[in-house]
Amino acid sequence: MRIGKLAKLMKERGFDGALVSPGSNFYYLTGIRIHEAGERPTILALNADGEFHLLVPSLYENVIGDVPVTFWRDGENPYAKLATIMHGLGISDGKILIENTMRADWLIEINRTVRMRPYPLSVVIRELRMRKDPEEIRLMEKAAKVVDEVFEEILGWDLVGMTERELALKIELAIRERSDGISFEPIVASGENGANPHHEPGERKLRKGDMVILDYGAKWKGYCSDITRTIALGEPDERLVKIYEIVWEAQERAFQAVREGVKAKDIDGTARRTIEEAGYGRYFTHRTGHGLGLDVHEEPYIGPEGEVALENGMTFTIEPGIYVPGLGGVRIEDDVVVEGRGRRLTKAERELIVL
Ligand SMILES: CSCC[C@H](N)C(=O)N1CCC[C@H]1C(=O)O
Repeated sequence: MRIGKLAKLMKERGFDGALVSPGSNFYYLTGIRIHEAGERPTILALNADGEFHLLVPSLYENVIGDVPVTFWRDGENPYAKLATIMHGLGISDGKILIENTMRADWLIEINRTVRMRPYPLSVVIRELRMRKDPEEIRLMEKAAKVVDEVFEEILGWDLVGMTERELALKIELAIRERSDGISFEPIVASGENGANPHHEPGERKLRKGDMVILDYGAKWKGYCSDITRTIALGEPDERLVKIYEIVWEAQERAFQAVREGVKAKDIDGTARRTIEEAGYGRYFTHRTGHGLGLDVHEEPYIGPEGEVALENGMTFTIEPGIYVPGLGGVRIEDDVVVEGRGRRLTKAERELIVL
């Protein structure tokens, strides 16, 4: 059980307890999916012996299975109930790991009720979450297959004349038809909009000669995929064709550099050097990749400061890009798992496709 694994690590590191609010860590530890807790405090409390207790709003009474739980009704004070739970677990005045994304209003109220010393949960749980087990990798393979299939489908659409927003919506629908949902809002960046790595799809119509960056992801049983392909609608500007070749080379070299024991920053360095040597260093404005799993951005981050040494089972993206203001951009992204060397989970065509 994952709660037991976290508790063991907590004990080794001198932490007394943890408070986890709904989100990817809550799901990782309990297998219970509570989508939107909203303003109603919902908390998993555990101690370093692996004993745990849930505090849950009564509207979830029929959803929670056979676990130690206290329900609270609208109008009751949930924080008084949490204090009782924490006393029972012996963690009301210790070093407590707190879910990084816990709402500030909950945290302030908890702090008023008990005398704990809070620390971010990520400092401990990252060590468990970073290495995926075979079942997690199987789910990620499925999420990756979905985005590959969607790419094939996109290539069959009549893209010229469609707005970025229309195309993003169609991509979202195609993902939802095949999976549990999107892992983030799809990015469609056409023409000069491609110079913004996080461009929000707008009313620009796709034209002949455009390079178009497509960046989207699917979720399968909570696990994310994330792919980027850049395609051309008719013959593009030759400067962008050259940029495509450089990005392709950077992505491939970074992928080839993946192996157990290599540091994340060295993978980033490989991609970055390739782009710098081609003279485009100042147009590569982000890290080379990020860990992928229950969250679309998680550890290990593949950036210039990535001190994590890669281990088997780690999963992350490799997504170098070049973004030239006024001209456009190119990004190529795959999801990769470390198995001695790297194995690509996303397999869609990486050569430049000119439609
Ligand atoms: C979660 S939205 C962005 C998804 C995208 N694939 C992505 O992670 N990036 C696009 C530019 C760089 C990279 C990032 O680190 O944000």
